[in-house]
Amino acid sequence: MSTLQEKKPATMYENVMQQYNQVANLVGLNENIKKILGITNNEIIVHFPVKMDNGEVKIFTGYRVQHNNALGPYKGGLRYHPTIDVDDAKALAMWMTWKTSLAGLPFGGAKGGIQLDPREHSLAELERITRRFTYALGDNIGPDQDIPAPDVNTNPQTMAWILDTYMSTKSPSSRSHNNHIVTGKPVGSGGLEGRDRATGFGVFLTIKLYLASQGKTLEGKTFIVQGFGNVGQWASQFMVEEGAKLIAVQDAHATLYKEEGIDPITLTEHTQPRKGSIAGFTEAEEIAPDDFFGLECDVLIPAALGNQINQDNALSVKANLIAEGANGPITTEGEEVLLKRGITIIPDILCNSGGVIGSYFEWLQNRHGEIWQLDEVMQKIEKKLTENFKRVEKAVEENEVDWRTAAYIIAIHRIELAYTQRGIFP
Ligand SMILES: NC(=O)C1=CN([C@@H]2O[C@H](COP(=O)(O)OP(=O)(O)OC[C@H]3O[C@@H](n4cnc5c(N)ncnc54)[C@H](O)[C@@H]3O)[C@@H](O)[C@H]2O)C=CC1
Ligand SMILES: O=C(O)CCC(=O)C(=O)O
Repeated sequence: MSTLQEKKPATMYENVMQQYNQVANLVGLNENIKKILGITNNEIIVHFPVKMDNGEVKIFTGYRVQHNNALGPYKGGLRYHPTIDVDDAKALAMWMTWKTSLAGLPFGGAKGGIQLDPREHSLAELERITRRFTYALGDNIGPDQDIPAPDVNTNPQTMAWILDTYMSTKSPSSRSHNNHIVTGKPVGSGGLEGRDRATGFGVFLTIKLYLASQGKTLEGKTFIVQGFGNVGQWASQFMVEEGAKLIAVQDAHATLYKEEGIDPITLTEHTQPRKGSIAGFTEAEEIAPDDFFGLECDVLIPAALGNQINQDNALSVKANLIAEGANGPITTEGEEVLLKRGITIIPDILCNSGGVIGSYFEWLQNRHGEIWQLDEVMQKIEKKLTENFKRVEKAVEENEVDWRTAAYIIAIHRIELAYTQRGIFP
């Protein structure tokens, strides 16, 4: 019998801590601040009962991890997935802190979710589960405390249920002022025109800006997308509108390939009656899932889950540019391989920050009792994201580092400044 232990792949939490510690050491971050940012402020775990359609009562486990709020209320999405646990929520909350800081928003970082497979539940069950979860979270969330938003397997409908449940616990006089308790709501319930496409737009825009910095355009470039939900669909649409060609798509159910290009709008329409699945799309060929990352293309957009590209499959990647639509799609070992091979990575905390920037505008719109138009919103997102992109680009050149390190330097510095200005940890 062998005594050798197989090396377990690093978790998302280990990855984010490694990224953080590396940059904290590089910039000589004040030791006290380093300790504070290295922990999560609150880890809320709730267990709650919900009656299923058949009368059976099931117990669910939900999480909300609040990493840091030095710059403002905690902010971040809610994920419904069978594998979400407190460690994943910690990692995702930490990424939110860096993302909101880098974006220059008055928010901290949080993330959460419920351990479940939404495909196993009816809409009515999902509604009851969401309402019970909101009730269990109580005043741990709030418009000036912690503001949830959509993430994997949650959507504007989920946010509307949270809004309604939260408001029903408040006195009638304060209800109308509380709809900024969540962002990513349906437009009819105070949601922002354009929040639906904000993340995908940001992914597309950062790719476009990066190529422009190299004297290139998207015209004729080929790209592949892993994950064809909110982020993958919108990013694909914007890319194709600008002249790029979508040659492969992978989701949790199938991997599709078409050399002549897949129309993202037709594929999106195909997914709608199929609970989001791309399976069964006859206008493209179905290929083996393991062949996906090695496909010949110019740009790779991972827009599904974390830890998808690792030291093994990183060797097969053909794209010169990876734009992280997902949070944490590349392990630290995978990244080392990719950087050594000269592949550029636009990091999640910059690449997918269009979503939280849109959420910030929704929160502002609600606070001010305003209603903004789509073109106005898209212009504001584009302006903010372009400024952020340029700051990271400058930090790459000045520090002679990769894009993730540059983004972390800016994000950590802004929080460090807030702590030192307050004089608590000089
Ligand atoms: N929705 C948003 O505004 C934002 C989302 N993100 C990140 O983007 C990623 C995608 O989020 P959404 O598009 O909102 O989720 P979604 O639930 O709308 O779509 C997720 C997609 O990933 C696919 N997927 C799941 N497991 C997979 C697997 N093992 N292999 C291949 N594909 C798989 C699903 O089939 C689906 O197509 C996540 O990492 C999320 O944290 C980041 C910033 C904002
Ligand atoms: O819009 C938000 O508040 C957060 C979206 C999110 O979860 C993310 O950026 O990862």
